[in-house]
Amino acid sequence: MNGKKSICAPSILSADFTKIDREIKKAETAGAIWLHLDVMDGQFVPEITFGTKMVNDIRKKTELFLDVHLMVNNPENLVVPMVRAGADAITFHVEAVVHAHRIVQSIKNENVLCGISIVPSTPVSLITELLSEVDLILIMSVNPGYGGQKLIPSTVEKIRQLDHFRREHNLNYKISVDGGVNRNTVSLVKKAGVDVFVAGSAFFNSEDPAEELKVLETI
Ligand SMILES: O=C(CO)[C@@H](O)[C@H](O)COP(=O)(O)O
Repeated sequence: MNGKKSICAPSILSADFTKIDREIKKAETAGAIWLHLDVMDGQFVPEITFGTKMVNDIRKKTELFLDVHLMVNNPENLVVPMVRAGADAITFHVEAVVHAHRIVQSIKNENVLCGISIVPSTPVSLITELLSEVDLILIMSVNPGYGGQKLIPSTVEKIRQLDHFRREHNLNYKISVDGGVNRNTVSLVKKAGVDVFVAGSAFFNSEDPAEELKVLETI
């Protein structure tokens, strides 16, 4: 381990959308600080989840830090609407855009945390130019679109690379990982240097989510 504490961001994708109040409370009661919200458009990824209305409804129910992950094409169209809806961080996929730097600027202009994400087949070298500009890098450790998948081991090396790069260049971005994080894999990503790990099924499918969060953060 790096000696620093990594935090768990429960992913609402694995929650029961028909009982959203109860699900948000589960995260709050467990002591989570962040809540991860997956916005899917049925184009960048096969599934569709929700948009600004849901983010705003969640915002009205909680003070948790809302970590909005845009798995959409044309994410630039959602930056301002998501900030108005209550997002605290907006992360987009570099694979979904041509002018990534322009979107980074537009997110930063809104005074929320700016994140970029890469899917398992995208190397860290593709985002080197952006690393000094952003607050958060989200490493997808599964192919995005569904909860409950197995972590792809080769993605862990990207966390190590990003951790090494930030030390070498004295940068402060957070590293987050998303997909297949559970009791069996969490120590792997922590050792590699993550600050935040997203947990969907491990948290929401647990009989005792509070205990699960505690275990995942302590392991
Ligand atoms: O973005 C995604 C999936 O595309 C995630 O946020 C999932 O919600 C993670 O779920 P688990 O792999 O933890 O079940």
